[in-house]
Amino acid sequence: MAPMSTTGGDAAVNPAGTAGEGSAPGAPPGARGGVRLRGVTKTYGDGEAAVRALDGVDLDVGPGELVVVLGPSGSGKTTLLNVLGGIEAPDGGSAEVAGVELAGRRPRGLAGFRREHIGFVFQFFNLVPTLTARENVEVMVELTGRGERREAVALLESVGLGERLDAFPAQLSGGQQQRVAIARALATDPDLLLADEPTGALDVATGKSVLRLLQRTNRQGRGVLMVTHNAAIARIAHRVVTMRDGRVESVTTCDAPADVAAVEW
Ligand SMILES: Nc1ncnc2c1ncn2[C@@H]1O[C@H](COP(=O)(O)OP(=O)(O)OP(=O)(O)O)[C@@H](O)[C@H]1O
Repeated sequence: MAPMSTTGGDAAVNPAGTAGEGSAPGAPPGARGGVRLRGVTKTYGDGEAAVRALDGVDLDVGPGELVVVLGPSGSGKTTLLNVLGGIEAPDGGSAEVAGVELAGRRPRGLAGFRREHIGFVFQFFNLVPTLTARENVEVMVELTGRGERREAVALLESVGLGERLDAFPAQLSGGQQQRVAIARALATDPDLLLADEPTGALDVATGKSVLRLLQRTNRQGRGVLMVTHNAAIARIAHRVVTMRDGRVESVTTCDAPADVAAVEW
């Protein structure tokens, strides 16, 4: 059994996991994508209708970690992902991601942060239906000004889609579409890949092939943080974060996460 430790939410700080220090065990030199959150709050709506989606979140993630975020529906998982990815600014607290402080950043600053540091993978792939696989990857490079357009083919080959470069999303299976989405997310060489239920719409075998890609990406030294309802996936994580009512309920760390091949659900 791999060494594990668990802490409660309020003490959910692993000293070795502080961003910029203590990379994930086994991470290559130059591992990226550390996170340090302190007292992060995010409220939607006003007055009686206000919902405190994040209610004082503290979290440390070392560079090069693969993190799985679990928790019941409405516990704040997607909001956490959106704050980490600079889609939404926190209302309070401090949020340092890949060495950048996000609190107080205006939308323009957040957009720049996303372009430079973050890749996103969504449950329903979010590919542009009128573009081919290759164009879906290329357009990311064009929109962000990061990465190399000519890398699109190599990226699609690396996710096993070298034969389907000119296929449109509707001509691809769900798993193939998700692999295009991963290639697209990697086109800008992000420090941190954020994935919201990346296997949620896929059967087990296809879901595993997607997880293998995410694990490979992580082993190359990028941070990967994945929200899921599938607790079995926690076995591949260096750190499992459980959310409840907008707070971090617990954090479990593991020095030797399982290979995707060993995970069943
Ligand atoms: N744009 C929004 N406007 C108003 N309330 C929101 C908004 N986004 C999220 N919320 C609320 O914030 C809380 C946390 O939502 P969030 O989507 O982060 O939870 P979750 O854990 O990801 O849930 P699920 O597992 O169902 O996706 C919920 O009460 C939700 O209704």
